[in-house]
Amino acid sequence: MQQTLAKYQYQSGFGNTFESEALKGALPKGQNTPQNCPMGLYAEQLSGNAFTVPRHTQQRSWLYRTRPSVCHTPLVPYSKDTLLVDVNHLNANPNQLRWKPFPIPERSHDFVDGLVTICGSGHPSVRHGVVVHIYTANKDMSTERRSFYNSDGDFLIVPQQGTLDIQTEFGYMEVRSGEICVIQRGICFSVNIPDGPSRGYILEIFGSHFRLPDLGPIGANGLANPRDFLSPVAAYDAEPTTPINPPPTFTKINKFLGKLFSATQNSSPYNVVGYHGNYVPYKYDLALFCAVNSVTYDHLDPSIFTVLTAPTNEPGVAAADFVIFPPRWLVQENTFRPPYYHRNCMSEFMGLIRGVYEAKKEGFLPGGGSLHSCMTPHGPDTDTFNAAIKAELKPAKIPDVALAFMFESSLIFGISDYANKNFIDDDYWKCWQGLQDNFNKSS
Ligand SMILES: O=C(O)Cc1cc(O)ccc1O
Ligand SMILES: [Fe+2]
Repeated sequence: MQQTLAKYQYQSGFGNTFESEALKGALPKGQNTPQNCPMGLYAEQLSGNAFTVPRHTQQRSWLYRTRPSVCHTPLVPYSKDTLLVDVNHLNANPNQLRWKPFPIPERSHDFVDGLVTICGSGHPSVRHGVVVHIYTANKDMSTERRSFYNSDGDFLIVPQQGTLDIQTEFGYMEVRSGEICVIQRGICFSVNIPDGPSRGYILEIFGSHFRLPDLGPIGANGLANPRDFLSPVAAYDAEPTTPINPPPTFTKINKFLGKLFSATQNSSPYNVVGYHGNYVPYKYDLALFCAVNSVTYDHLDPSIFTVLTAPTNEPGVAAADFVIFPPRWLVQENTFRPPYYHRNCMSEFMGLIRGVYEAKKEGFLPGGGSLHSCMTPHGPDTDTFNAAIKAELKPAKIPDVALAFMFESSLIFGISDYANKNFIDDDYWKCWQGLQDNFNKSS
């Protein structure tokens, strides 16, 4: 039966338990595993954590599909070269690091073949750690019937250039630059690039899942509001009515302990006619972020701009926070308004989606990145400092064209060979060398 609904349709609400049927009646009523599921579908549970975790952290979905995921050939090591590296192979480098925009290679490559590991810490085998990757692509995955799933952790994807058209087992998501999506461990997906060559950032987490930060005295509203998170409605690839002989080959690529494996199957992995549950991919438009900040004095910590957090077991300590520096009004009086100089026990990987970041007048470019590791000093460059101490403190808008973000982690990152050698801005350290000793010198 043909689907007549629009391709991108969503249900809203962070962490909700959803129900969705691409065909009415696909979900069994009142139970998960009847002797025979409606329409001859197979019931398959996808668990995002141990069955026995406290109820408020439990994440699982039930998928009703034309064939179960297990119908594939044995997984074998992936045959192509990859720049994805296992976190065992990272280098120590305590410097302030800045990367020029990571180029989109000319060679024909899709999202999976365009994954490049930059930095990270921990290991998926112990379910603790985070890794930052860059993706680039100049080719769709679906034309070659390729799909991907990650056994190691969840992907938070931040498109920088190009819209992503993502088919998942749960349905389709369109994720534009300025939006983000989260695709959790185990979920099969394929990335297409309707705008052509595309690039973006990925934060992979091996431990807990992302959640919204607590709001404390801010109250019940603000920052990223739960209703603005969108999850796809069920959609499936209809099998052709005339059987194709031999049947088409679908390739499933799996990331497992940092290595890629592949298997084939002769029917689409996107065969879920209905699902229910709360382990579902989602997207969020960063333009909807409701920023809260000082309206009196001082520059507050960037944790006020946390969109999503992946906690550790230690209260208040995140394995990773996803923080944005959104367009907003600055109104603080008698205040040095750019970020303060600091040394941080956390690791700060920053990326730029568009525009200019408020602490760096030059050199930090869209599609590039920077890393300030544990206790590595950093702060505004010389020009930004000199301008800020003379600035007239009238209300000022960080313009809508600016959108920087930070992946902040309590772990100490190592750097991949690739990132340690390529596209490094060797002159980065110089941006602070013009800062003068103004001690006892009247300005
Ligand atoms: O280093 C950075 O640019 C990120 C950052 C921004 C800010 O406003 C305060 C602290 C901080 O680490
Ligand atoms: Fe910082």
